[in-house]
Amino acid sequence: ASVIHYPKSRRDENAVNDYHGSKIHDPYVWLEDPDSEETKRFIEQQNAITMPYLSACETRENFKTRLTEMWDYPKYGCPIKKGAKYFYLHNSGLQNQSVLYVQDSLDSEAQVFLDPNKLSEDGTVALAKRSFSDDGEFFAYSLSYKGSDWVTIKFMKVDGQEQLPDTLENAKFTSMAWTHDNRGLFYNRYPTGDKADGTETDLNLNQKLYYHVLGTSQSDDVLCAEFPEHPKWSTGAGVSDCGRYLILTPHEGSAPFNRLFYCDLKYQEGITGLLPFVTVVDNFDAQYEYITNEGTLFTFKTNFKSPRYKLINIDFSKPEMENWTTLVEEDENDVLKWATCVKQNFLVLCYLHDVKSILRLHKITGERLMTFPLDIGSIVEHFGKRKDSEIFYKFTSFLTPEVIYRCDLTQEDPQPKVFRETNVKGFDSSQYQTVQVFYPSKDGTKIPMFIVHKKGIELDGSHPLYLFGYGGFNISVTPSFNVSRIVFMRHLGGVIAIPNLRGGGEYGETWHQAGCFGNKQNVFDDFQYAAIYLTQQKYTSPEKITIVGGSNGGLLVGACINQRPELFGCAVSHVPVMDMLKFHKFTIGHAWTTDFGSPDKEEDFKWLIKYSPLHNIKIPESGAQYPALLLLTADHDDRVVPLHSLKYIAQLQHCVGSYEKQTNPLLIRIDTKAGHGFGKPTAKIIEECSDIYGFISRNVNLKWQD
Ligand SMILES: O=C(NCC(=O)N1CCC[C@H]1C(=O)O)OCc1ccccc1
Repeated sequence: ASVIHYPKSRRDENAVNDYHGSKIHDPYVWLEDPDSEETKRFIEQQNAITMPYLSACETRENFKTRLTEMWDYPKYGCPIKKGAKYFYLHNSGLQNQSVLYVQDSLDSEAQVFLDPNKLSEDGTVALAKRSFSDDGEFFAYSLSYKGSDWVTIKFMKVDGQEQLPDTLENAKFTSMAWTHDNRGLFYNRYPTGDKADGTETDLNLNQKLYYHVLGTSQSDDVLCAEFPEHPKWSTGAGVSDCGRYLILTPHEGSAPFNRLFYCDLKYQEGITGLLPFVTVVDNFDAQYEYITNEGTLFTFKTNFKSPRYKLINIDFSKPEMENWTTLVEEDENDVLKWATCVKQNFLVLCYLHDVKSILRLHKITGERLMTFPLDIGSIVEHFGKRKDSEIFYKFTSFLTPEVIYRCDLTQEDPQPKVFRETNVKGFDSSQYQTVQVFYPSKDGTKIPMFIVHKKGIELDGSHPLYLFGYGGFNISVTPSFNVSRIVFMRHLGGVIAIPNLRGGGEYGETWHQAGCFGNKQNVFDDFQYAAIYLTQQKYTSPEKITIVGGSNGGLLVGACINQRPELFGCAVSHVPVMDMLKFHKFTIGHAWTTDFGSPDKEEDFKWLIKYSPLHNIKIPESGAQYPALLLLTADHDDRVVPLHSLKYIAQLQHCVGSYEKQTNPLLIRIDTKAGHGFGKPTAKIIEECSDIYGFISRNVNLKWQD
């Protein structure tokens, strides 16, 4: 491979921080300023070597052509019923953003209701959240620009599709909850500095709950809740199905734990100031998620003394814990993922059983009525409310694009029916197979893993393998259809492997905690032992393995190539967290201490410094080298700010770039008008995928197979 001359960048040898007595150098601290000329020049120099390298990858154009063809299939969201109309998202195939359609009935002509593609030339304005007033008369929606977490909230009158002048700025991680009198909507806002466009790194603290009265200006919005003594708390709120109660559920971080307060809006003559809240739960010991209520009898999904979750009833007229009752017990194996009340007296519950979805129908009084027939795969979307008599849900899997089912609950014995099924032209799923294995990690824990590949391959260690992991934040990595991985299997002879690492939510809160704080190394071990297992089972061999992860999964990739570079041939790390001593100083990073711990605490610092990717870069032993690395970030990523990637690649190129055995490239791709991933336009996704798989092909020596 051609040796790359990496740009030389200034190292500030005086930048040293003291952590509980340890002096830690931070030579690229100047890269933490996104607006400095020096940082801008660094980014230009890096892109100047990366982009030509990526364009020179010979399979890139083949991949892009085929990916574009295969991507061009219609995608649909579940219909949602609002008032007397149905709404659904649809993408004809290659549109940059999905379009919101409206129709009077499920089989009548649909019209465009809101087309985000009209809001920008390059598709970088995305529709984030949607919230209809309870009777469907009004519609509120939030827009995200260039991939930032900041959103602007806009309003429409549904009849006549009339844009209203109301515009709410500086909203982020926001609820959008209408009062049932259609007077206005609750939402969340942060105080901001002089720049809040997603390129700033300022901390997001002191989120407040406001009420916007339709027809007024944002400056008149009413401050309804704030916690000045708890700047890290988020102040999300919802309005009960009956419209009478405001449920406030503050979180202090990203863990499934929240406090529970409510306000009885009936006794509020209008909303004119801070609301009086009744405290139901005043600790972060568990999660309480509103499901529905009948008068003062409220149903919540909780992990209170139930790490795989259960449904409980709390009567707000006597909210003390001793009066709580269990409506649906915790299952001894399966994790309750969501629940919804439909047609007044049914509950639909969705479980995860060994990483596969199970859907059940219960009476509102708790007893189970039936289990819906379902293939092996995931329920990824659903819609059905207390006032509706039907539920829609979307199924997907590694080899099934998407099937939307409708179940009419007015029937005697309700049977779900296929409402919409999508096929991908040129893809014959019968040529492929999915297996689930349980492999031993370093400590012997059995880890589930999905392996997808063409039928009939020989296990001779020859296959290029794409190993994807996340491992944190209670996120479950469930089967999903991914066109770029299909192209990798079909035209590059690839095998896809998806281990369900500890730290995820696959087996509930115990599985999550097993990958948190001082247990974080379990996640890296699980991932490394997946590679060892796949090599031992002769699916592949180390130089043919590409490890891939994003964000917390990007941290996983960074830590694993530092710890065991000899296990992999290639690594792709998307928008990674790499500086574990400073992650909590930027934007919403403070919310991640619930998984990572805090560098400000001595005990936490001790484990963070041991795996922090930025702080554990070294020349590999015994003649090994780092895998070929492609880091990806973007200028409007305000979830995981780009400085993590910039500092890591600078340090890696400095420490290893001129090591004579390091012939694999160590590159970073910094995109513009893009962010953490949400809302990325199709055109950008296809460009990025083509770059990535071109990079993989070049570094794992793959040839395009027509
Ligand atoms: O940060 C996250 N979620 C976690 C997240 O996005 N993480 C966690 C680590 C890096 C990055 C990722 O993996 O995508 O969501 C925002 C938020 C707002 C208010 C309260 C809590 C959380």
